[in-house]
Amino acid sequence: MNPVIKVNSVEKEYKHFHLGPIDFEVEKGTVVAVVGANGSGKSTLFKTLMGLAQPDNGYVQLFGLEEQKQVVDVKNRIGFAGSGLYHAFSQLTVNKLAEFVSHWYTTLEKDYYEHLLNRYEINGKEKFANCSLGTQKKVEFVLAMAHRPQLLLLDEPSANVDMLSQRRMREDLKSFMEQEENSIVISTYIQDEVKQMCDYICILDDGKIKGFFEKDEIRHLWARLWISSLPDQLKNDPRIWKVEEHPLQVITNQLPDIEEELLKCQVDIIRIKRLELDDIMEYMFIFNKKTTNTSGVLLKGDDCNHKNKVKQN
Ligand SMILES: Nc1ncnc2c1ncn2[C@@H]1O[C@H](COP(=O)(O)OP(=O)(O)OP(=O)(O)O)[C@@H](O)[C@H]1O
Repeated sequence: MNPVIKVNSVEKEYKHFHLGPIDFEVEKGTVVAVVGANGSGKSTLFKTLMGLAQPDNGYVQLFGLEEQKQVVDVKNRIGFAGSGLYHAFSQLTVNKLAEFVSHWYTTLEKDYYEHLLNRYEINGKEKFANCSLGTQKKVEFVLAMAHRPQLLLLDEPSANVDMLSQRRMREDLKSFMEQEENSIVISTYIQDEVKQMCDYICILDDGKIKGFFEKDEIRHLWARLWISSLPDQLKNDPRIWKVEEHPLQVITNQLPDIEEELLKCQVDIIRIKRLELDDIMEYMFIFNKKTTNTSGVLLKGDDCNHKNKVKQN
């Protein structure tokens, strides 16, 4: 495999925050969603990917190029949106900003840029600073797309953006991914974006990767089962994340194995329900935060890393 992004033992230290060490790879032709709570380090990770923040340790390799060559060879191939990239230039109008950005992205396509401005109902003559928050996000998105990059790094591109424009962004990203060599890394809180677009989910918690999952695989593995009894040998099994009483139910992240064991023990499985992605992520976060029993609910296990890791390079 020749990854588009290779993040190798990257660490970034701020006074009250430590990112990393982070290791992962993004395959060409895939979409990775970076999800995590506020302050978990998503923007810091994007900044290190873009070279806007220098890692204290480790390195980021883009398109398989050596670090020194990246600045020159890579910038036209990346579209970046987010992390207040244009705040220092916010007194420029949107059109002047595009002109300015075209010095970085030498392939900026004027016609495509105009098309995107119309599509997202952006007034190119308005000062960036005077645009609403949602419009600023749309401008960032348009400028990330307008030079037709191969890799999009999008840090919360649809925050504050209206529903119609969010849908258009999803359509545009879907078209973008029709080109085989294109890839996206996106941070988002919008479940539909994760569900509809992403192949992998990277979970960040307190500056560390808590899991790097293939989306379809986790949906296949996580389920709630209603059962007639819970055999003793499964009571402390780390594959069972939660047990609820009345009626007896278990949540597992290893459905095929647990189902087989229950059947071996002649337990009746009354019903199986696959979990939605939002529920799965919630369980992972609850677990990571080591939430304890609050209402007769039993949470199990002690170390999430060995359990929820379907794929982590
Ligand atoms: N330049 C900086 N100097 C000092 N601390 C910083 C700096 N940039 C980020 N941090 C700290 O790093 C931590 C992670 O911030 P970051 O913006 O990466 O989180 P995030 O996951 O993107 O959050 P959100 O979802 O709220 O946007 C925070 O505690 C933040 O205060």
